[in-house]
Amino acid sequence: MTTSQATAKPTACLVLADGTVFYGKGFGATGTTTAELCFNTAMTGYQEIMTDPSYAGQVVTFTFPHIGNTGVNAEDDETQDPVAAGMIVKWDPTDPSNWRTETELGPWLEKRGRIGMGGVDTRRLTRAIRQHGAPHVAMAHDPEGNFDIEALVKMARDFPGLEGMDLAKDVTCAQSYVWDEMRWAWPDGYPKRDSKGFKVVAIDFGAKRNILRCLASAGCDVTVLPATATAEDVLAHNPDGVFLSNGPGDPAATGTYAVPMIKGVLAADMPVFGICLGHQMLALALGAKTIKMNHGHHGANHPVKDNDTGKVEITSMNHGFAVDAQSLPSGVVETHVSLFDGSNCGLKVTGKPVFSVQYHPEASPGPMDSYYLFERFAEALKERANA
Ligand SMILES: NC(=O)CC[C@H](N)C(=O)O
Repeated sequence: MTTSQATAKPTACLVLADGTVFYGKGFGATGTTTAELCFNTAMTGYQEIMTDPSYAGQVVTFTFPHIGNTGVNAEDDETQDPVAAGMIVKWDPTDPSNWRTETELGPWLEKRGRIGMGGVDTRRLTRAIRQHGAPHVAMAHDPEGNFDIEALVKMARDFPGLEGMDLAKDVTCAQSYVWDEMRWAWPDGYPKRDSKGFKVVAIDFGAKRNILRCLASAGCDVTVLPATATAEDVLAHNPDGVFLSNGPGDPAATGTYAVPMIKGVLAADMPVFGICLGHQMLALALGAKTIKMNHGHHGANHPVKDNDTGKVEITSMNHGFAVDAQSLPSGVVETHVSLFDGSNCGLKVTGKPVFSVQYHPEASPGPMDSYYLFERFAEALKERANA
């Protein structure tokens, strides 16, 4: 940041519901927004984070200071539009320098109607989030620097919070569609697709594209259905298995319509695989409970232990709710735990090909540590098809 920027009149501000105000330099769209505030510790992937539908209703503070340095391109969006409500970074986004760059972060964000704010002491902000829990906030960007702080405090206090909020219905697809694009392969061609395709219905609660690519690469012929699909809708496709996607908001709220659907699918006895919100809702359908976490897990270096093998995977995470492991009923086993705080990161139904994880195996920080989960699902589909 240059001295002139440091002394210039602030053009953006962030107001926490407790009245704390942070000033900075606005970029992206102008206007105001309200949300829950979280922090993400990933060093890369800001474009994927901003376009991950699971971030609906949240402003993201990036703890890594060099955000914007690889620009933005047309291939890395996890969905069509940015879904996170806004972003906060330490400095102004730096000039991009990467062979894949097509656009700079600021103009990209502006075009998509999302507010950014730079020049913020993100360490102080992150400490506040850790200490007091994810706050409700209002954020404003005005090139003239005129802010009505009292009104913004009121907006932050009026934000109802993510607890009880069903946001999946806002970000899901309007209509069903077929997905056949595969994930980017390593130079040796891995992962390889088995030539036989298995019919998988993927429920889109806010699905990231790379999850669908991983399913396709693992051998699934994927049909995506909207979040509100019923068990009858799903079974009408005569699938070999069902995938439950990630997504935003409170699993208990989305569960009001998704849980009956999942129960119907479980009754039909077929492989089921869930990721993140899909994991949480599978847990609810099996009779477990979910809880709101203090500040959640958002980052790309979260160690997770596989209880079966003792192996540790480096995972990508983005969740503010968690499955309460104590509430898992008999016949449902905790398969993975977070080595940061011991929270639940996976489950399986004993004796059935029904399993799920809280983290994001498609995001590949390991980089392929967790890809076996897609292969495990494909293997279960194969076994069922050959039975
Ligand atoms: N990435 C996700 O699917 C997030 C799930 C849920 N909305 C949570 O915050 O816990």
